[in-house]
Amino acid sequence: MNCLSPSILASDFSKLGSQVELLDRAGAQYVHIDIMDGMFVPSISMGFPVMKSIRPLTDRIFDVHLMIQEPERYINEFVDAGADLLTVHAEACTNLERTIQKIKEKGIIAGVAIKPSTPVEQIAGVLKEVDMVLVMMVNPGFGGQKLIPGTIDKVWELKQMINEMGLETDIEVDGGVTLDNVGKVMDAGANIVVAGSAIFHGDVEDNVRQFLSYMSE
Ligand SMILES: O=C(CO)[C@H](O)[C@H](O)COP(=O)(O)O
Ligand SMILES: [Co+2]
Repeated sequence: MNCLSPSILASDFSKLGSQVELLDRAGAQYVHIDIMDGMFVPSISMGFPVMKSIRPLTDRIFDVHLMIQEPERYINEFVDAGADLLTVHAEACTNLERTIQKIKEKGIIAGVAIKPSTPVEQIAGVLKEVDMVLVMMVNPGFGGQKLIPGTIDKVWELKQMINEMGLETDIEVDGGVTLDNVGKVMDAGANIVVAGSAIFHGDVEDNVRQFLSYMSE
């Protein structure tokens, strides 16, 4: 199934609650929550209290993208804060298999993410264990960047790998996705689309609806 996951990193934090409600009303299936620790990536974004405060506002899937070093340390806390899907970076884990196992033991959806410079082969060993692979289309750390064209080839490559292994793993693309390039990334094999700036500039509801109608074609 194709799903839209608007990234609240690009939202107006002074009215975060009503913006989350808008996403829900417009039909976005997921809410993408970017967690940054100032170590794995240079910036610091938000944490448990923010997640907990918006959790009662929607039943949509909380798609939590952990851009933090050694995420294994915080899995229990993110699940308690309302995560339905936890994605960890392959580059951030000393023991990726164990980290994924820990997420699955909590009974939620498990994802693994790779940066633009990380080859898809690096996650071949855990592909059978995860429900989703997040392919970064920009270097993680900031919203509002331009999609790096070479990353689309990685999505094709990953899709081929998934098919060859007989899996049905979801592919999420994150970073620089707009209405102009979403067709290309979906043709390459992505079925979960993160969009931040493209959703939160202008009319949020209208932007969500435009993405959704494009994605259902
Ligand atoms: O993970 C991220 C940044 O590291 C964000 O999810 C991503 O940048 C989305 O924002 P935009 O659509 O504005 O690029
Ligand atoms: Co993200």
